[in-house]
Amino acid sequence: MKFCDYPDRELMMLSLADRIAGELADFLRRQDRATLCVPGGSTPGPVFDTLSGTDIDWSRVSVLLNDERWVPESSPRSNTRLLRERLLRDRAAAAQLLPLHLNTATPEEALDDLAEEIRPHLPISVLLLGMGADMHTASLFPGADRLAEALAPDAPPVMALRAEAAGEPRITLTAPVLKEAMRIHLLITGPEKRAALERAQGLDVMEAPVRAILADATVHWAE
Ligand SMILES: O=C(O)[C@H](O)[C@@H](O)[C@H](O)[C@H](O)COP(=O)(O)O
Repeated sequence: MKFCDYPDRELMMLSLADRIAGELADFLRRQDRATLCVPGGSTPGPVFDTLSGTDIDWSRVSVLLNDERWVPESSPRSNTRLLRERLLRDRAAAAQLLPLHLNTATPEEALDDLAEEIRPHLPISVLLLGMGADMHTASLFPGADRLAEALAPDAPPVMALRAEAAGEPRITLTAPVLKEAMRIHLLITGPEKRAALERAQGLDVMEAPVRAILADATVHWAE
């Protein structure tokens, strides 16, 4: 794990957007397409705002979410909605969105179709993750009903998980897909999450699922 401590959030969001754009540009110099995978939630919006205006060949970038809450896109809880509003605009409007949601009653009904669309875009080139104070990342929540399966090396690329802390049912990329990403960034803010990250390092991955990606991640933190 590499830890980057920034003097303030604004500087962190700008530097991180710049770094992600640089990494994507590097991949695009060496290969036809690149895959960028990002979290929803309340933290990454400012990174998206900057990233969406960066001058890279977005038409060769596939964008997908780490996880999605099983709500319609009209819901303020929809991560897809956040992506459309904050990332897939300006220059980044040319990127291809790989959906992580379909209009089915349950995520289970959509898994096969979504996995089929995602598979050709793996491995992820640049992965940005968030973390909850309970040490979940993506929708790998401690105590989730199928957490052990989602952490297993032979897990399918996407799974449906349910956890009390998650609210709605979730669909999430699983640990092997996250771990095989070529670049991994974890974005966290505030003292509570910093303490959680420190705690996570002494815990089992079932108690602290963020550990699944921690060894290979660069952590970006600001107060
Ligand atoms: O849909 C989600 O909830 C996310 O993808 C999730 O994994 C998120 O990154 C963390 O929960 C942190 O969320 P905050 O940034 O809102 O604290």
